[in-house]
Amino acid sequence: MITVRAPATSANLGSGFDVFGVALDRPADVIRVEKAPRTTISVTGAGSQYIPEDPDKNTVGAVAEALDAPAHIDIDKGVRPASGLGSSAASAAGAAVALNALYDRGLSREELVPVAGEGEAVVSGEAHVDNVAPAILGGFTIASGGDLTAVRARMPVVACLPEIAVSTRDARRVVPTQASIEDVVETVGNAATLTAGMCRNDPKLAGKGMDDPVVTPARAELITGYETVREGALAAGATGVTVSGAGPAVLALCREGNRRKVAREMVEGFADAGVEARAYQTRIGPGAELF
Ligand SMILES: Nc1ncnc2c1ncn2[C@@H]1O[C@H](COP(=O)(O)OP(=O)(O)O)[C@@H](O)[C@H]1O
Ligand SMILES: N[C@@H](CCOP(=O)(O)O)C(=O)O
Repeated sequence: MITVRAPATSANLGSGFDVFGVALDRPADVIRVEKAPRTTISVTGAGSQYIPEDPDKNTVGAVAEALDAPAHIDIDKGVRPASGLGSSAASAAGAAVALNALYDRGLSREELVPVAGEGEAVVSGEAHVDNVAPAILGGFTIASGGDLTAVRARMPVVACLPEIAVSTRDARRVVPTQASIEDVVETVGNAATLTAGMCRNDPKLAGKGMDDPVVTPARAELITGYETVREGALAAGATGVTVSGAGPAVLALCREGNRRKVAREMVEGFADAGVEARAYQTRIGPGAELF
């Protein structure tokens, strides 16, 4: 049996829609695989009642198919589905790393990213890799036009997850189909600033680049209390705040030592809007780990 711990991820980071992502130290899924004549799946843990065990409907089924690696796949969910924390991607990434080892396929981490992306296509209709890339490679990743770049950033973050569900599929429907040239220029500037901040491990610089005038405002409408949570986190010292992935989680980039205060303000901000939430005090971390 092979066991893999696959981390939650946060995609977009505001200015990098469908391109940027970071791996988070926690929460994480644990994936166990054993060879079998055909693929079967069992799911336990956070939100498992909403996750299909049918291999045609679970992200790990598509990964087993793509690697021609039938197995019994046991998924212990640490990352709740429809969270904006790459729940479906964590399982897909973990399965790709685990099955590659189980069947000795010899694929590199970079080669496993599109394989795990096949799993994402099962749930969101597109093989977007901005969550599976950091879940496999770790750190901060840039997935653009089939190319992958990973930066070993390691900064403190808070991911605050409210008790509401937003499916990635639904949140993609509200994304504007056009943007003004002013918004494009602002987004490019922010994305470049964020990338420089990640390369320097500088939360102030990276946080400055997390704003985006196009996608985030449309998605924030789906998250009750978003503005209050954002303002509270910034007032508590967060260097940048945005919707995590497609939401509803909200991501705050922090300096060393201020995560606790930021986390408290974010949970209180949701409470003020009548929404229960939990905050993960975590940091940008490594990709999927084989035990
Ligand atoms: N292994 C899996 N883990 C989590 N969700 C899965 C998995 N396989 C299929 N799904 C489905 O994917 C959807 C959640 O994915 P998504 O909306 O992208 O959430 P998230 O933003 O947390 O990744 C749910 O409908 C869930 O049933
Ligand atoms: N780029 C995608 C990322 C979705 O991330 P998830 O964690 O919400 O699945 C998007 O923004 O639609």
